[in-house]
Amino acid sequence: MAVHDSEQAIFYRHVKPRSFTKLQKWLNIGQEGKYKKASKVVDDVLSEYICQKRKEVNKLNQQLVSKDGVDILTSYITEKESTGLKCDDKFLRDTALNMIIAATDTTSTALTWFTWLVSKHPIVENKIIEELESKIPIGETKWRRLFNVDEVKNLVYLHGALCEALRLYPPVPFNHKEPVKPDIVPSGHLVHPKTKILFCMYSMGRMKSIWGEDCYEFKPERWINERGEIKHEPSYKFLSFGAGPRICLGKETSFIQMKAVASALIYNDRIHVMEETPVVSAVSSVLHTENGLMTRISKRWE
Ligand code: HEM
Repeated sequence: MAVHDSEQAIFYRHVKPRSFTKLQKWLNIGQEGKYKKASKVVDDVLSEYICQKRKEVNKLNQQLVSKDGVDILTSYITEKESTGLKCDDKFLRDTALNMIIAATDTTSTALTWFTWLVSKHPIVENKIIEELESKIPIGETKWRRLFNVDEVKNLVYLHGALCEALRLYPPVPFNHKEPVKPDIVPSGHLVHPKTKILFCMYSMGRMKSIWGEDCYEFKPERWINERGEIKHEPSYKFLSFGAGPRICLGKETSFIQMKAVASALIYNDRIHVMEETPVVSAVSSVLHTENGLMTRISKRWE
């Protein structure tokens, strides 16, 4: 909740004049007041967690390294000599928060919209199940199971369905950049350093000039070429992960994670979205659903 509150306040920083947010901050009111309170909650929770982690590392020392590796916080604490980083509590707290927002929140948001879209498109749901069944031995079909990295990494149709969800509902709905020196953007506008250029991935994903007349439709086929392979779109067109030198570092990782979760969910269970709770996007710098996603889940096979 506190993370969501701060993400909402960050949204308003992009649309309100800087003098307005500065005044709110000074008076500790409105969105900036909410942000301060939320940041304190997040900092306190993470500080407590880091303190416990340090104790755990000191106690267990080398035994922490299991065959599956270690979590990122443990590796920063134990590898500080080799990385040369000053891994003090503030660094660890900021790194953990970065991971929560950049990795966890974005991936879970993408999966929420994906689940909702698939539940509204039973034909897509069936095609995903067909693709999954084609990848597993006959004797293993029609039973509950999980899918490993090797099984999910080459799923073309599921990849297309996830890309469609990310195009229509990009978890980071807008971004901004500033030129380091005067430049002319493709529209012909001259931009100076400190000019904030806002661009909206949410709108770009719904522009006919970019995606064609059917841009509002959820069509995984859009991402599959004539040879039945994944059709790669330039990252400046499909901007959901950003583009250029600061492109998302976790793009490939997130696809593997989303495919593993989506395969398990869709293959094993039937998801029925409860119509009573409207599915609408939150006003926030991360495109959450305002009311979560209320579903009824039943087993597909025993
Ligand atoms: C569906 C999931 C994800 C989406 C939609 C997403 C989207 C983005 C976007 C839009 C940016 C900003 C790029 C820019 O400013 O041009 C970004 C940056 C970043 N992402 Fe992701 N991300 C996702 C998952 C992940 C995961 C799983 C990780 C880590 C394992 C991650 C780590 C990062 C990092 C470290 C940056 C900062 C890169 C930099 O500034 O150099 N992201 N991501």
